[in-house]
Amino acid sequence: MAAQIYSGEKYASRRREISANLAKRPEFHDSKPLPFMTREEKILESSRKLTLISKHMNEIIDPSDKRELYHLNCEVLGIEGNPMALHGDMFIPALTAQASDEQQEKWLSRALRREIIGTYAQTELGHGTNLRKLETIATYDVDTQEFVLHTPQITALKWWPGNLGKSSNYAVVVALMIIKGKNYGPQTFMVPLRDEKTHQPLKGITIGDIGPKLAYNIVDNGFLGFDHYRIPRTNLLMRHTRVEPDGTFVKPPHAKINYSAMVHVRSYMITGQAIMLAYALTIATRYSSVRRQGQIDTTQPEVKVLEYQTQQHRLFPSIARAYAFVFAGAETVRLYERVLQEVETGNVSLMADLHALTSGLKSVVTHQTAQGIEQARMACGGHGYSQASYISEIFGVAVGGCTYEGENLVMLQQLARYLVKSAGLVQAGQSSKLGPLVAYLGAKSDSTSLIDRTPTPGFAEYVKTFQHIARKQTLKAAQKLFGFMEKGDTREVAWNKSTVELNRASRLHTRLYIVEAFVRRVEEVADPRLKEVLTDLLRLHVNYELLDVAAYALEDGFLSSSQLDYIREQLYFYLAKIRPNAVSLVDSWEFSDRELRSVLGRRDGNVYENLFAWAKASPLNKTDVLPSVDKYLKPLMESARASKL
Ligand SMILES: CCCCC/C=C\C/C=C/C/C=C\CCCCC(=O)SCCNC(=O)CCNC(=O)[C@H](O)C(C)(C)COP(=O)(O)OP(=O)(O)OC[C@H]1O[C@@H](n2cnc3c(N)ncnc32)[C@H](O)[C@@H]1OP(=O)(O)O
Ligand SMILES: Cc1cc2nc3c(=O)[nH]c(=O)nc-3n(C[C@H](O)[C@H](O)[C@H](O)COP(=O)(O)OP(=O)(O)OC[C@H]3O[C@@H](n4cnc5c(N)ncnc54)[C@H](O)[C@@H]3O)c2cc1C
Repeated sequence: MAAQIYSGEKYASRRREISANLAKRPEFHDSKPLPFMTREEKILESSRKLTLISKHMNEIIDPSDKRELYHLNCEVLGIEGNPMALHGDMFIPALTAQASDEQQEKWLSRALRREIIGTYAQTELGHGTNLRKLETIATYDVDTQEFVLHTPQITALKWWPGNLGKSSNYAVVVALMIIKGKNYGPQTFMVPLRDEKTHQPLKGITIGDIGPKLAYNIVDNGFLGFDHYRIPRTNLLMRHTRVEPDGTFVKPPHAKINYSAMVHVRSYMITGQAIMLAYALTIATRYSSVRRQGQIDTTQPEVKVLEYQTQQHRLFPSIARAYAFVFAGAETVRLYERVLQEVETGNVSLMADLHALTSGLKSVVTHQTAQGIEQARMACGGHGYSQASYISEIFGVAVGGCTYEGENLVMLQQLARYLVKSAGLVQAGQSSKLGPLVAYLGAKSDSTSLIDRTPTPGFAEYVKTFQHIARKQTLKAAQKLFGFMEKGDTREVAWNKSTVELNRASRLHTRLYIVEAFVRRVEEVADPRLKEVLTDLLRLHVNYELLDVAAYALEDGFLSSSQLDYIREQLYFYLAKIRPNAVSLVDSWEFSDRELRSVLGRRDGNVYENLFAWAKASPLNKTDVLPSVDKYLKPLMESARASKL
């Protein structure tokens, strides 16, 4: 099953080898539990391990393999980030996609060797979503052939970029490019921030950390201001865009080609989110198979809480989602790598499809992942609330994905733009022009669903029902938009009046895509035993997801209430059928205890012994009487006693 999750036996077994290798190297392990460390201690500890990784990487992984490096990072550094997180996630991808060959020779090679540390500085105090209104400016000085970076007011300060505050000495900075008074929109520049020897900020640079956050606190998200800071013309990233010495601007083949580092993260983060969801579910499912509380049959001993239907309903649909997301994530990574190669040859035709797909998936997956992790926390009762479970940290890190790389409700609108265009083609009788992701929009719907009406064993009837719902909502929302426009609203005003409905269409389209990705993968499985288990999980998934959106199919009679009853019964049937495999389904992700960092979710199942040992190790328990008691509580009690006398 691990080979299914990790897209092949080769990587699944490499993960095992890497974990086994690390198990024998205590210097790579956390020196104490992360929840007991201050932020400063965590950063120091992470930097220590990062240095070890850099030194010994070749002995443990193939450094050219991104997935092996990702696994090494998960095991050793963990999810709370590290001082070079953005270096790998965005700085190198930005240089790879946007720097010219000559620039890559100069900077990418140094970045890959870790001679320099970089980040991606785009968001500002006043603007994150609306890139066209960023306020940092890069004005071209023809005489000196330099760009002058400047922060004209406080809202123009770069704010949020990861590892900007303290760790990075370079950044790919996004600024509005002004040449001879003309604004050429957001462009990307390679900018030195700190002296390479002393690490002191360079003259003209104001820089620092923005302070503690909900989670992800090993990362020094930072602020950055420029005071008429000069960089050479050749620091504009020039793979696709160019500015000649005389200030002539050479347009890229696609207007949004500079957004590639964001699309990179959106493509990869689907897998990252699936893994974080699977972490939380591994902890909660293992714990639920140890925790005994209450009886189902009063003549029998107390049961494991995993026997309760409510507990199964709380956890198993999310287990199915984690599988669905990892399968969909593998597809987005493949598409991203393909688009990257095609763009190299000047073919930008798939950029819009990739952008639409990843915008929708990013939004739906992060939202459902956060929901699933929070349910996993509650499924652990009181112990879920303790940081010993580590689920609160996993939640804090994962939920950041709802905001970074484009606020979810904004990114759903990006997909909606694509859907509306497609709906326009359908309306104009040009369905043959629809791309493969939206071809279903042009198909004719049956009048009713055949779920429970026909003995087809596969998933075709479910897929058709999801397609019907997504198609109906897309066409309806587009019609609403067109209707407002026909009545005289500008497109922008009409758009704003239709966005709740448009975003619903985007979600339904994305949920359909996720179901289809799951079906595609299950159909490929050859081993009959694995196929059976995955088919059960997929059945659970389609029934659960369909119930969640059933209102759309009930309102036009596509599904009847008796069909809904059938779907519910199927859901309950598959909850019970999956129960014996539940622990194996989470164990199949093969997370080591080191990687999970959860006292509650350890493989040995010795929950109570482990919790007690953890509590005893709490720094508060080093002494029996705390200084706060000596200083305040004792005098308080003493004076209360004295006043009674
Ligand atoms: C191996 C396993 C690995 C697992 C890895 C796991 C985890 C990975 C990572 C972990 C994450 C770690 C750290 C997190 C770091 C977070 C970093 C950041 O947050 S960086 C900052 C991100 N910021 C944003 O995302 C800003 C969001 N805003 C935008 O992207 C844009 O402003 C916009 C909303 C897209 C609008 O842009 P604009 O105003 O320029 O465009 P529009 O006028 O709306 O649209 C015009 C047109 O262009 C199309 N378009 C827009 N973007 C793209 C694109 N990227 N590609 C192709 N096309 C694009 C848009 O659709 C319109 O098309 P049309 O409708 O046809 O006119
Ligand atoms: C953990 C984390 C890490 C980050 N790392 C980086 C980084 O490395 N580099 C970097 O540059 N940035 C980074 N960011 C910033 C991040 O990318 C932005 O915060 C994000 O893109 C959202 O933008 P915003 O903050 O401007 O939100 P806003 O746009 O201000 O959102 C506020 C509200 O307004 C709504 N809204 C905004 N515009 C519209 C619209 N057009 N239509 C409808 N509703 C709208 C949103 O839906 C939301 O409800 C990070 C953020 C976080 C949380």
